[in-house]
Amino acid sequence: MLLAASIVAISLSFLIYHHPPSTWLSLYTQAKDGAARSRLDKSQRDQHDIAAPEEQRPIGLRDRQSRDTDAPASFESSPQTTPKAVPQDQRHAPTVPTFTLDAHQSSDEDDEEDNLPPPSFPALNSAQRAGAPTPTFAMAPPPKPTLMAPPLKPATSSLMPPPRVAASNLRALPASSRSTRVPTTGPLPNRGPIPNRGPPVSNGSLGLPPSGQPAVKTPNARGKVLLSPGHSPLDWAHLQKSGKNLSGVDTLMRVTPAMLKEKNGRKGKPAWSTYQGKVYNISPYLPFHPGGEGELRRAAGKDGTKLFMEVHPWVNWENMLGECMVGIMVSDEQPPSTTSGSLEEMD
Ligand code: HEM
Repeated sequence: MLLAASIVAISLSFLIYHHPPSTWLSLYTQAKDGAARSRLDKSQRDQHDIAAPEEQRPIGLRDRQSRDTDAPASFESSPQTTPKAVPQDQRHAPTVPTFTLDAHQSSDEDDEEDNLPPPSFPALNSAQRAGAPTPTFAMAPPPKPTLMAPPLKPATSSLMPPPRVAASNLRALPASSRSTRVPTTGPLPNRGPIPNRGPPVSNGSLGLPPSGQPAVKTPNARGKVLLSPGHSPLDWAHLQKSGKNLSGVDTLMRVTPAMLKEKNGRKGKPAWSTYQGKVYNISPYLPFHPGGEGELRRAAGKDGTKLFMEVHPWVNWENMLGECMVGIMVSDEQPPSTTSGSLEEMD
């Protein structure tokens, strides 16, 4: 054993020194063949007979018997065995030592080695294979990979590309963000206090503000009149349904132009106005007028139909001033009458 190891070491050093690494494997094969021959010689010396020539036995039997007897056919006498690599230049061919490298291996390992594909060295078109004696079989092709190849990545992604944004779809940002920004805290710009959110007036003053207190404040930034608290349109609606006498008269009457002219709302006098033949006491409505008390006073003591229609023809004054109706307009020739019968005749 010690001798075999020393021979191996000497052979390896010789091979490394005289041959490139590409020929190591072929030399290793030759070494195995030499070992096989040495075993065969030993077996022949021991047995001196073989059952039948290799060529006359079935291949399976030859292989089986070769393994069983641990005596494969020699290189010269069995061309069907594993092809043997031969150095191209016989002058530099090393002396093949007669030893075995796998003497310690079990028979199972030999079986596994037999099932392995032939070594890839020397290459099929190499000089070692070309110079070898007639090979008995072609080298088996390399085993095909059994693993499935990874799917090819598609050149184009299956996801839909993002839509293109046309330049025309882009909206220009405002030049100054302060122009459109609405503060979330603090007083809102151009917005005054909420008008007329107080409770309805129920002190018997017909909704009129106390003396000396203006019912209509100055217009806000939007031009809207700021009504005093308790003088919203809803407050006026509640006042009309309260049953109070908002007309200032006990019964409907015939109103002549002279009478109308006297009720101009000045010097403590009531303000009357006529719209399409009907006379209304607008004094209670002055602090409730959304357009301001001053605007409504312009129609006091006269016919306000034209002014009314110029500003808000959509407003239904008959509903809004129903409780404030005084009577109907009559000519100066007709005597004023306070009887209901005469008013019903006019209707
Ligand atoms: C007695 C009859 C009148 C009644 C019942 C009445 C009622 C109203 C009502 C309900 C509004 C709010 C309309 C709205 O917000 O759409 C309003 C607004 C206004 N009224 Fe009268 N009005 C009367 C007579 C007049 C007269 C005679 C004038 C002018 C001479 C006038 C001038 C205005 C003005 C300027 C506004 C503000 C319009 C606005 O804010 O856009 N109103 N009025």
